[in-house]
Amino acid sequence: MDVAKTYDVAIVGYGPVGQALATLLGRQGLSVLVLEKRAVLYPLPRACHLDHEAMRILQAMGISEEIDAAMVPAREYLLLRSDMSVLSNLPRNWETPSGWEASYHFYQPEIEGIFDDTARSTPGVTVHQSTAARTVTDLGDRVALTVEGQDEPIIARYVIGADGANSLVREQIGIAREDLGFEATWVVVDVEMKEGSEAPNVPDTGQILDPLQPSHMAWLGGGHYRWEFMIVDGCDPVEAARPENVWPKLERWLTEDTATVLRSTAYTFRSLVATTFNRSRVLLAGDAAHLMPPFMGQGMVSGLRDAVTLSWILTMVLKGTAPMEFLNAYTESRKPHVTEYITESVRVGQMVCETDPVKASERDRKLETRTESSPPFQPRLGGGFVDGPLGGRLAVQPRISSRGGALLDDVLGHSFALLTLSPDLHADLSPTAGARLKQLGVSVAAIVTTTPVEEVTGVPILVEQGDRFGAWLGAVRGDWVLVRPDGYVFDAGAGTRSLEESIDTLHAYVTVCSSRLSENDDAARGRMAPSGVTVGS
Ligand SMILES: O=C(O)CCc1cccc(O)c1
Repeated sequence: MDVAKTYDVAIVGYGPVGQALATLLGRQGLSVLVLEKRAVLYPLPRACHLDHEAMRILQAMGISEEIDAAMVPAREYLLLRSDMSVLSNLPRNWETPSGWEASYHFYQPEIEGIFDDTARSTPGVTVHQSTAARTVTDLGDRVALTVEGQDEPIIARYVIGADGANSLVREQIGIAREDLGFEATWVVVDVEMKEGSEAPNVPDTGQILDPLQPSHMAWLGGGHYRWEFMIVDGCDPVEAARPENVWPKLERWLTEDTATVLRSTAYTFRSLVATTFNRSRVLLAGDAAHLMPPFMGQGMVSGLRDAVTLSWILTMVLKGTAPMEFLNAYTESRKPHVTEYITESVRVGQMVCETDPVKASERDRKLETRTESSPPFQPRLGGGFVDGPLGGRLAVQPRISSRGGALLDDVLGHSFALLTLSPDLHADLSPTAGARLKQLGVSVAAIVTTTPVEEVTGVPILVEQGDRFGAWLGAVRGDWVLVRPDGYVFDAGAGTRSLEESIDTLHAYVTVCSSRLSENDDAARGRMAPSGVTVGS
């Protein structure tokens, strides 16, 4: 550890979110120091589900293919009666905007090694394990971090607490959490089948809605499975997780002859969100910023969303493109968005955890008679986009046939992007708009369905596979879209005039910063969606 050096960013915590942040920030050419109190990676599985959006983030880290090979698609989510008959099926086989499967399962130790190798091999990233952070002090223009067993502080321009639910960083800077009211203790059991044993009859994801014993089971790929059993009888959690109490619950599917229990532990699911994710030079990400019950499989995905959004916002601030107040854009974007996931996970959790037999029968009747399936849950960002039909939504990522079927982000890179349905729009832009696109590092491309289209100097013309992108933009009568580096739409519209206006708004948003837009640029402020979040305090 170089105590004479000022690091751009110090990250406390080296789970998947810390690893993703280190990789994404290092890839931007920043110097990143990671401090982790554990000597080795946490050896046991915790998360087990990623979605299409997480895969797009892994693309930005350069590891989507490798991780994809280590996971299995999770296409069914069954709500089951206690006799295992199906009450309702919530299939996850829809066509996603990101171009990946809707859901995947994995065995965390198998993928965390890939995250770790990638972070460590990223230039600019230094990882120190067995190093426990002790204090975090904001010095105004830098942050000092002390670690156990060392007198000299470590200095960084910004510090990120990715140090989990009991975050020391959050505690040190005094950020409180709001409780959204869910609490339930479950026993979580990870199992590996013994060589030669037959696979148990388990769906990709199954929730057993038995008021006497709400339970969860999932196939995590290969011989790995997870079961979870809610503690319903007031039993002591440590007792409930003991093998002698767990095996009887598993015997419907397994015996000690066919499977080994890798982990059995009691865990209390909660719903908490930090009041702000940024204060001065200190930021929070992942479980340090929010906790949700696991029923939608969105815990790790939400942490990865934090990583991708924070990394572009912090990079713009560190490189001087945006003022420091632009860090408020991180909380504005992420806090309301993750709060929606927490609220929805609590709703699903309350349905699953029902132990009152009368209410459970009522719930089952509603599920049995349900005719319409709900659309996939895809909330908008909390702020940082222009109000409109696509603003704040995930942008469609097409495959580009003219680049061997590569996904768009891999063709363009992971910066802001201006995508149009015709190259003419670029040709008509004013020099000021062109200069602003350059200043913000915006990649430009025209996405068409057929070749040939006349070349416009400097604008790549990309032919998409099928017409998903064209249809998506066409459905809102748009012919251009500005996409943020985290894959969410900043704005979409039609024609050069509205595009020029939107480039002005984007420029003002980043360089003036949303919280000061009113003083400087009323027009731009008027177009931005209100975030309704108080940040940084
Ligand atoms: O989303 C999935 O496929 C799994 C979500 C889930 C549900 C219940 C418990 C749990 O640990 C994960």
